[in-house]
Amino acid sequence: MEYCPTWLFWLGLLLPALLFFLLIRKRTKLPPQPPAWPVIGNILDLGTTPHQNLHNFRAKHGPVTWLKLGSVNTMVIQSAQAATEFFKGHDFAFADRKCPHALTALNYGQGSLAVGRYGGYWRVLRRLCSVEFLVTKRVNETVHLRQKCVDNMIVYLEEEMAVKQVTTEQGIDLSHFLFLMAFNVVGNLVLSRDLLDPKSKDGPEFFDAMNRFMEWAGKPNVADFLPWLKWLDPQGIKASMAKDMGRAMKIAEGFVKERLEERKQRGEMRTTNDFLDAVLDYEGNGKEGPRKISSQNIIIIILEMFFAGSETTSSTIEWAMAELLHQPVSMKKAKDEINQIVGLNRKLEESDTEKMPFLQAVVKETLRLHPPLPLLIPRNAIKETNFMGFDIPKDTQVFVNVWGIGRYPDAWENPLTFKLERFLGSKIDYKGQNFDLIPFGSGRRMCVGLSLADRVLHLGLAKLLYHFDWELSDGLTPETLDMRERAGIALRKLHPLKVIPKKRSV
Ligand code: HEM
Repeated sequence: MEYCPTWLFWLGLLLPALLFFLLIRKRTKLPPQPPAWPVIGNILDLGTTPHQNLHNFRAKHGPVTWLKLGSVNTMVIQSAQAATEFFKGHDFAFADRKCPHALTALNYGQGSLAVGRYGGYWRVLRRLCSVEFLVTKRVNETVHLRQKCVDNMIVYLEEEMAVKQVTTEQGIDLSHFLFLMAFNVVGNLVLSRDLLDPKSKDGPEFFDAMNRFMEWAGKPNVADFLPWLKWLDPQGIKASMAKDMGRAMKIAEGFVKERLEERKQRGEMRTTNDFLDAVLDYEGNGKEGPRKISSQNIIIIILEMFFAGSETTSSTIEWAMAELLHQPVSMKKAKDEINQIVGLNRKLEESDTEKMPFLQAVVKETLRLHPPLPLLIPRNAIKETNFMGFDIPKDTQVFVNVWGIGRYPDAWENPLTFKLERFLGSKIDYKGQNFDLIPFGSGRRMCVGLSLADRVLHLGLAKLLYHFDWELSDGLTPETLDMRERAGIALRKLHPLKVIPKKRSV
């Protein structure tokens, strides 16, 4: 018998196996991808304003782009047509979220609605929040609370002008007052508390802790791209988050305990009609989700309402004011409309804003150009899915670039111009069905606070325009006003808007 070398024996055995494997292997077709570096992949392509850089890829790579962010598979949806396909045809397949590493601190992600996994617990929370924040009857019942918080903002602005004798050079930082108002709206709806009332004991401490919590949540974290670095927490973001989130949780725990005590004294009766009472009252049927929501998760969902509802709303009004100051003709049209509807001798009510098409157009045009969450909250693929002819693996994260979609010239004439007329007499809105304008997302995981945000945006803006005439400070003119952006937890102006509110001339 002839001698057969060992390597030849193994080759003879492995070659057919390799050929068989190659034959049966399904060819995966991924969307077009820009060139990527080893290990870090396309991370550098994101830059400091990822939505802008990704938008620039569209011309070269088409409406669906593939990125490797470190080791994380990422698909970017960049057109209204692809978004329609995504939300109408594949909403369930992409209904999951990937929890950012910072938000895994103190198990936040497990109790969260916004970054929590899709499933029974999420459905329970979603139903609870929808009843509180989306159902029109409930939103109507809380109109007096929104009016109170917005009226307070007007008073704080007047006081600031009077006390500090604000000069033309200084101006005041409008975003600060808007944030206080939005924070207070959530405080009143969720906890029946005016956290900003000077008499509030825990208010300032809670406000500070939540502010820091949001700052950490908005920081880019290398551990989100290279998950094998999570244990190291290389930038210390999770540790810092745990510290500030822990402070906020402790205070929120005190609010919950206080409420439980009140309920006990009154024989377990509901003491208010707010979100906290609704969550405490919840009893599941045992078929889906928990029978009761745990105390830890009650605290997390309370924090989440502040987290999700404050900066989004306040940054939108700040952008609206910046656009109107940038374009005095639109400012005049919006003010004239308000004066005509309200007149000079009565209070502006929330319901007045329903009769103000110009004001409504300001809100829509602002959300088109400056959606606070320009890539939405990333979705995650529950299972392997064929999407528009591409084979998208399970666990792929998805960005929907609503900022880019809102600026696409095929859908929007002169897309970079702030033009109210484009919405006058048009039925297009942001409720999740017109895929050229989806700042609140769409489908199962669409913003649960949309109705609330819608009311606060219109009322807040209308009152600012009704009560004051506005000027820019620091020698700025409409032409020189800087409209550049800064990414964070929400998309903000790079330089906060500094303004001088003057009690309006009658
Ligand atoms: C201008 C204001 C706001 C904007 C533009 C906005 C936008 C968004 C977006 C884009 C999403 C993700 C949607 C998706 O994945 O399809 C979202 C989710 C969410 N929003 Fe808002 N939001 C705003 C205000 C609010 C307010 C006032 C609240 C509540 C107080 C809120 C609570 C939430 C929650 C809890 C989620 C997570 C929903 C889920 O994952 O099921 N938002 N929001």
